[in-house]
Amino acid sequence: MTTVVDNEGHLHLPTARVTAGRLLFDAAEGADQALALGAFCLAVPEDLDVEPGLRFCRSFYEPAEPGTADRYRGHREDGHADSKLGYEDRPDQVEQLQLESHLWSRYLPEEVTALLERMKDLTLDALYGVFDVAGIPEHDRETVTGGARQDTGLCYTTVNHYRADLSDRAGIVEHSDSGFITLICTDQPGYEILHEGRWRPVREEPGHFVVNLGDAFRVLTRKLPRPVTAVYHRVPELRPDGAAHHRSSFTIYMGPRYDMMLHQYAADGTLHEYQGFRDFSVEKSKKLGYEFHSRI
Ligand SMILES: O=C(O)CCC(=O)C(=O)O
Ligand SMILES: [Fe+2]
Repeated sequence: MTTVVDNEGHLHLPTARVTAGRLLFDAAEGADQALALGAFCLAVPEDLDVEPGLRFCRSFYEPAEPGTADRYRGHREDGHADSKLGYEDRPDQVEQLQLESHLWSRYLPEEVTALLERMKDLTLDALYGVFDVAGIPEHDRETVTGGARQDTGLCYTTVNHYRADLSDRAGIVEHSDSGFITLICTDQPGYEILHEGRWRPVREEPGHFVVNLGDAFRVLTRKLPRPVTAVYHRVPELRPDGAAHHRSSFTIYMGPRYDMMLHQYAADGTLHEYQGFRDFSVEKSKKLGYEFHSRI
């Protein structure tokens, strides 16, 4: 395998693209590296403009303007009553809005919804590409995802506003994502990965999203010949004296529904139920010392 850490200590993720619905890695060893790292870079399609998403990241927390229906603002106060996720002021620098995909058109600006829908299709193609590489048989994929292709799994967006003026805390604390896959769009560096026991800043690949693989994938493939890593990642504290005062990111997450079982292959390749995904998530939140979503 080619080296993934450069002279400055930056981690280079393998790069890939989706062409006609298929995930293709740019280098021969890219797919293996992606499974081992639990992360890769995915080209932003040429005709996709991510600007409405970044604009939303920079305004969703602003108070709504009375008498207007500007859905770019006002999400701190909005209870998002139909969502089981919603707005959260976290103990790190991030304030976060999480909304399930079926609620995007209700709560978000039209152009943000359109962008997220396209990113969702891309994430689904990437997920199926990783299933191919990891050797997950086609006939099991709907079972383990709860019907990702039929839109009956869990898909949501996370919108992150990193507040550099909140000091003495991480940007976002170290964690793995709980589902299968997360597609991340951000406006500046800061994303780090725990690689061979050391935190490494990830080198920016212009024109690419970052893709994370998560716990549901790790559990599923742990005993298979090509196990998938659930990548441990974080963003360290942002300083208010930095060039940019705030950092923005938004993501598409796909995982099992909370009422589903996680699955795991035995070494002989047979598929078994592992643990309820809600129980798994509650246990994980206890270990990491945070509150699990109160509405789930
Ligand atoms: O902002 C980033 O680069 C990462 C965000 C993240 O890890 C998350 O939303 O789970
Ligand atoms: Fe994450």
